[in-house]
Amino acid sequence: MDKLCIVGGRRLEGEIVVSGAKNAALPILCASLLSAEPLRLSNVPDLRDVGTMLCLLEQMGVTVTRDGNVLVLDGSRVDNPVAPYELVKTMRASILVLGPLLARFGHARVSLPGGCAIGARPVDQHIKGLQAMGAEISIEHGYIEARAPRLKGALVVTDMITVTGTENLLMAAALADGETVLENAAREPEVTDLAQLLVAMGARIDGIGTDRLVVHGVERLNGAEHSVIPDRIEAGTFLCAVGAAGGDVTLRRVLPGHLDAVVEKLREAGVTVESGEDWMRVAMSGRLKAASLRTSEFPAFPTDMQAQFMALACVAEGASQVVETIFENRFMHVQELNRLGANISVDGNTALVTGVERLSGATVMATDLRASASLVVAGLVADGETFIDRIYHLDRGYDRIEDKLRGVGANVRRISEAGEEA
Ligand SMILES: CC(=O)N[C@H]1[C@@H](OP(=O)(O)OP(=O)(O)OC[C@H]2O[C@@H](n3ccc(=O)[nH]c3=O)[C@H](O)[C@@H]2O)O[C@H](CO)[C@@H](O)[C@@H]1O
Ligand SMILES: C=C(OP(=O)(O)O)C(=O)O
Repeated sequence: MDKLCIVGGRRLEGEIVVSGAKNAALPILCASLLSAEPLRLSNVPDLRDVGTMLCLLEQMGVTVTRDGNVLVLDGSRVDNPVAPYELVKTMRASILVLGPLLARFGHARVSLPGGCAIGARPVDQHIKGLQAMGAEISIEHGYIEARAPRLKGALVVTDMITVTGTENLLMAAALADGETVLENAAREPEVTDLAQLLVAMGARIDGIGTDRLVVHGVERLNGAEHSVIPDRIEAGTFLCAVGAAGGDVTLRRVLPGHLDAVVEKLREAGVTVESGEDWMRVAMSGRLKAASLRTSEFPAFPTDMQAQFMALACVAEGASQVVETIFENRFMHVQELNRLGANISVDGNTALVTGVERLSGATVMATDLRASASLVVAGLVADGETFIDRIYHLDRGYDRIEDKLRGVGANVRRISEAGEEA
């Protein structure tokens, strides 16, 4: 297993180009199952999760051609509508094949994803929505077995706001017979990006970007071209890294409007952030100030940025309160940050971060994707060497993070299992 070694204490200066968004690319790749014509997708990030999703789609019969960040996916020969446990267990987003398979082929067999480090994460709302659209669904031997000769439009009101739930139902509804109304829909930019691709494929969707999506089902969808939106969470991670380590960095190919809540908290903490149409400049010198936050659905502060912001709060002056409202177990990074000298206590879904003057490097373990990113942020600040173990979590969602950080002056190297350094 690879690890990262970071020698902290360097200011970060220069430019970083932000990659395409993991959480937009994954549902968009699944949309290739909806059509017999090819999708040409650009700005697809080079990530482990993207590799896993392509593997899953290929074993179903999708043909994939890759040229750098441009992918062509051809779903004309799909003949195996099955998502096996071996792939689903490594990436929960595999559940996103359920809606498209059912809508186009009338049946699907998808392994139940099971829980993960950050919470139980059931998929009951995905199932409930498809049942409302007429699907017969049973759970057999750990697999969701779904059948529907043709899905029918329906009113679906989810019990809570669910991002992949909205995406699954949106894809299913695009090919259903009649009108589907998705109430309480997620408004995350990644949902909007998927909706825009579907429209380019010929889907008829009203209310894009709102919590009420109205989908007028069509008989078939065509091929399309689409560029994946920039990754707001990758960008936000770099904003926190510069805020914590100090420096002056410009992010390129970013959509600043997707990061308003994060920027507001960074400014509260004393970080300077400026932006233009597709760039952001982040600058910090001196001591950070405490800033409290509460995670919530878009456009509020994203749960996927909670851990990275907490790492920054560790070295701020004063106490910050961090409330996690989306996942029940998303504080796995706290223990590891405390190993680096942070002072964080947790009570239920609330963490109290009492800022310290300095962190000190140690060996820590990545437990999930954004927890790993928070350890990278902390490692950039800590005195001496920080070794981060199990960075396969980081590789799920960050495209060459060590190269990007080295490009702005960080001392970061990857140590492969064989002991080689890169
Ligand atoms: C691939 C992807 O896009 N992942 C993102 C997606 O995950 P994901 O789509 O899995 O997260 P959801 O929005 O579905 O989860 C929100 C909450 O609803 C609960 N829930 C969800 C569905 C359901 O059927 N039943 C249920 O109880 C979950 O356990 C969680 O507590 O949105 C999350 C919340 O912004 C992000 O942290 C993830 O990075
Ligand atoms: C939790 C995340 O991803 P996933 O839903 O794929 O586990 C994330 O991107 O932070």
